[in-house]
Amino acid sequence: MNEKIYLTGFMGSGKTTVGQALGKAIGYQVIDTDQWIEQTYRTSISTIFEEKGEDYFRSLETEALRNLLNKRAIITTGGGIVVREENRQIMKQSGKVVFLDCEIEEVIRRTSMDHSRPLLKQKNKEQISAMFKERLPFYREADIQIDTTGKSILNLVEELKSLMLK
Ligand SMILES: Nc1ncnc2c1ncn2[C@@H]1O[C@H](COP(=O)(O)OP(=O)(O)O)[C@@H](O)[C@H]1O
Ligand SMILES: O=C(O)C1=C[C@@H](OP(=O)(O)O)[C@@H](O)[C@H](O)C1
Ligand SMILES: [Mg+2]
Repeated sequence: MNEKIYLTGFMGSGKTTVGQALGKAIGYQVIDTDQWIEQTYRTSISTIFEEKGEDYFRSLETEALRNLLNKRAIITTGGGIVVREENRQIMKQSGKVVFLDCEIEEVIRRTSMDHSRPLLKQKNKEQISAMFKERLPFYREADIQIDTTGKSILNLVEELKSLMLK
């Protein structure tokens, strides 16, 4: 098994949730970059976006990746981490990158009750879909890709375990 596993994918693809379950199943520590940023800076993602903007948040994601480099862990990332070339390079060079794919209708269903994602606020389906399409080439640079649409967390953990043992 790889020393480090990065879960990437769009908002609502299940990175945080699946990462936790996978960590329990294979006995790995799990660290979420969003949670690392919130704990390190003692603030919320929404506040960072409001007060400092998206670019600043992206630089905190780079800082999180750099700080977590020496950990043997599953790193669950924020959906936009792949937008920065530097972030993609760090992940590629230090571990196995997994892309959790998900149909946009299901992304919207899964995230509709949770208002903690500033980039989904006041966006319609077309706008969310456009953001996803823009990022798709970056997500596809991953070593492993799986579709999470309609699959249970348990099912996804099993699928990931079998793919990672290959
Ligand atoms: N495979 C799945 N099937 C159904 N619901 C899911 C699945 N994966 C995640 N969810 C739910 O979708 C929401 C977003 O999941 P989360 O893990 O926060 O995604 P991400 O970290 O990729 O944004 C949560 O409410 C979670 O319980
Ligand atoms: O896609 C994005 O740009 C973002 C995704 C979020 O994480 P999740 O993908 O875990 O929702 C969080 O990092 C922030 O709201 C920005
Ligand atoms: Mg998450």
